[in-house]
Amino acid sequence: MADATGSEMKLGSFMSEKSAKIFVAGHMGLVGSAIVRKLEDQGFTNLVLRTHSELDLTSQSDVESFFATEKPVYVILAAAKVGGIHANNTYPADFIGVNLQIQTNVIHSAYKHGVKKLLFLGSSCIYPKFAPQPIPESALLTGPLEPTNEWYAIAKIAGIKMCQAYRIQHQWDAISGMPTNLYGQNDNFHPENSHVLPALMRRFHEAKANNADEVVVWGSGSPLREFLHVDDLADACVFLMDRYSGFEHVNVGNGVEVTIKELAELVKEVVGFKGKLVWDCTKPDGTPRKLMDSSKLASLGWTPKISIKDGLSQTYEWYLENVVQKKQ
Ligand SMILES: NC(=O)C1=CN([C@@H]2O[C@H](COP(=O)(O)OP(=O)(O)OC[C@H]3O[C@@H](n4cnc5c(N)ncnc54)[C@H](OP(=O)(O)O)[C@@H]3O)[C@@H](O)[C@H]2O)C=CC1
Ligand SMILES: C[C@H]1O[C@H](OP(=O)(O)OP(=O)(O)OC[C@H]2O[C@@H](n3cnc4c(=O)[nH]c(N)nc43)[C@H](O)[C@@H]2O)[C@@H](O)[C@@H](O)C1=O
Repeated sequence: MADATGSEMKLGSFMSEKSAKIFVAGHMGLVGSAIVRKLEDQGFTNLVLRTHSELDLTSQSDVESFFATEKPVYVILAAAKVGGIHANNTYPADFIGVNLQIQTNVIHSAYKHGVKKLLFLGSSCIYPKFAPQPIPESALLTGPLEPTNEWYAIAKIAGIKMCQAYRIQHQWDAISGMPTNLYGQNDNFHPENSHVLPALMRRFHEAKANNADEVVVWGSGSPLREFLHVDDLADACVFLMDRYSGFEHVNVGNGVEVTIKELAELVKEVVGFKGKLVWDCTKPDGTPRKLMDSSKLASLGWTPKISIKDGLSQTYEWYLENVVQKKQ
């Protein structure tokens, strides 16, 4: 069946090609590692993986030789310069520059070397700061972006558009998924540069360990965010590789939103910190609300499985075993 852009949709073939060579870019990160776990669970046997030091995806010539030599059949692009509100606001040149380089190199070389299908990952920050809630895919490019992450958002929007342009001009099967805020094992727990959930998990854990009375949380606590466990996201990525071949990007969320204050209380409970929260209103709130409308993905037949409570407990266990114990 041909879609509106003339490209051929061959749905259902990905899951039947368990020995096809799949390049998961960014496999050491939160998302890439979850995708590798999911693919291995599903019986895929031919993953091609490179660490950042083995292959710098900002190098056009290195990416080109990698594709020429390895000739992967499928590509999932989960490598990017990623960070929370502070990192995005502090390193705008890196967030726009590195991301444009990585995605341009990978998308172009993948097309050139005959990759059958590529999944590009963006983020919910591509939407206007005051988009209608829940945010439908059609809200893209309908208003100004949130200033704290507009550089990253512009790069991600360019990635979506690049996939669409290659689909139109070359009938090439490049699709885009837009995940909401993610968390889980292998997250970045840096005190300043990470996202809110791992930042708070670490801060509450350290406060508990040091018998501190209070923990500082950034902003007013009123912004609303939707948190999806990365194993649900990985499941959705495999689902999209198999079941989706359209022009438009697809939102990936679970429809559950919490305020940052509610999130802080949940993390505090999971960690077992007994002190109080202090709000640092000199730090930015960012977008006031960012709930994805994921009805398009739901209509294709995908549903999330992991609740925030279970996901938080699992992530804290992982943090204790893999970050805290390894430091001791
Ligand atoms: N985390 C989240 O909440 C969300 C993430 N996403 C998207 O998911 C994708 C993955 O994000 P996430 O897993 O969280 O990020 P991580 O930072 O955890 O992982 C990114 C991976 O990419 C690698 N990488 C970065 N630069 C390069 C490079 N130049 N060459 C090779 N590898 C590189 C990193 O390696 P190294 O660490 O060694 O640099 C790391 O392994 C991104 O596209 C992001 O936009 C979307 C929505 C929310
Ligand atoms: C996934 C998404 O992630 C980023 O956008 P964000 O949703 O604003 O992400 P965040 O997790 O950093 O913050 C969420 C909220 O939480 C508050 N907050 C409290 N205390 C801490 C704290 O300690 N650290 C952080 N980072 N935030 C904190 C913070 O002030 C804000 O109100 C992007 O830049 C964007 O690139 C992107 O795609």
